[in-house]
Amino acid sequence: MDFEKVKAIVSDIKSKQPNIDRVLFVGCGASMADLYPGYYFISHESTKLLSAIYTANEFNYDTPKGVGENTIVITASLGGTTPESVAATKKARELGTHVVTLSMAEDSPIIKETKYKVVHGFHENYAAKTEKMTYCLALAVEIVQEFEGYEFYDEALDAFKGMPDLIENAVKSVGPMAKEFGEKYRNEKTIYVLSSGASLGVAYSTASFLFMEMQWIAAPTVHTGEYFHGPFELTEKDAPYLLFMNDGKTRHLDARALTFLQRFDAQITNIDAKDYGLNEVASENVIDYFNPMIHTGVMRVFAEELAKARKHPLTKRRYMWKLTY
Ligand SMILES: O=P(O)(O)OC[C@H]1O[C@](O)(CO)[C@@H](O)[C@@H]1O
Repeated sequence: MDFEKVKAIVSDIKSKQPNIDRVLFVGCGASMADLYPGYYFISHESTKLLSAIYTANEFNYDTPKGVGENTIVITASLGGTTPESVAATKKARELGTHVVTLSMAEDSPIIKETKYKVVHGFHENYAAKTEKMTYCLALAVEIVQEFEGYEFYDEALDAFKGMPDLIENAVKSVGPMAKEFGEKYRNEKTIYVLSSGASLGVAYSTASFLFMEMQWIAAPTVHTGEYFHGPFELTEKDAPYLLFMNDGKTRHLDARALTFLQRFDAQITNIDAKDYGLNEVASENVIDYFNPMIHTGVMRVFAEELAKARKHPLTKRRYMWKLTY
C-alpha cells in the first residue's frame, strides 16, 4: 500500500476545505463491506466527524441531508463498473463533496467520475485481496489524524506495514484447516456467520458473497452481541456456524457467543485473529481495526476449499452477469 498517496489525498482535501464535518462510505456488495473497517474506525475514534455507510442506491435515491462541500465521500468498486456505485460517485461529485474512489480498474467508469482515485491490487496474492479495505482504513486514519489528531497514529502506521506479511504467512499455514472446513460444511444448506467490531463487514461479506452469491448456501450474518437477542434460539447440536473471532475490545462478545455454541455442541469453525499473531504487528491501541484484514485473507482459503469440496466454483452464477436487472 502506498501510504504517501493516502496522505497526499487527505492533505489536498484539507487545503481546499479545512472544515470537513462528515465522512461517508458508499459502495455495493463486497466493496461496501470492504469500506466497513474505515467507517468503524471513524465512528469509534473521531470526536468530531459524523460517519455513515450506505449501499450506493440508498445514497442515490435517499441522499442524506447535509452532504456537500464539508463532506468526504469514499466510494469503492473492485471492477469499477457497478452502475449504482458509478452513479453514487457522480452524484457525490455533483453535490460538491470531496470524492475518493477505490478501484482495481484504472480506466473504469467509476474512476472517470471521481476526484481522487486510489488504484489497488487484488489478484497478486491473498494480501492483495485485502488492499481495498486496507486503503479505506488508511484513508480513515489519515482523515482523523489530519482533521483532529489521532493519538495512536504511529502505532497504526506500524500495523499497516506488518499486515501483508502476516496475511501471507497465515494463509500458508491454514491449508489443512480450510480443507477440513470444506469437507465438514460441504452439504450444509445454511451456515450462520458471526463476528463483531470492525470484522462485522467480513461476516457480512462472507455470508452474502462467498456463501450466498458464490456457493448458493443460505447464510445469515449475526453480530455476536446480537446473537443472544434472538438468533441463539436456533442453536442446537451440529448446527453449522462460522465465527470470526476478534483480538481486541469486542473479543468478549465473540467469546460469549462461542461458549454458548459449545454448550449446545453446535458445529463451529472459529477463525481467530489471535491464532495468526495479529498482536505481533498491531498494538492493543489499534488492533481492533486490523482484524478484518487477517480474517479476510484467511477466509479466502477456506472459501476456495469449500468450493472445491462442493465442486461449485466461486465464479459460478445463475443471474449475475447473465440477466438484466
Ligand atoms: O466491487 P464491484 O466491482 O462494484 O462489484 C460489486 C459486485 O461484486 C460483488 O461484491 C461480489 O461479486 C457483488 O456482490 C456486487 O454486485
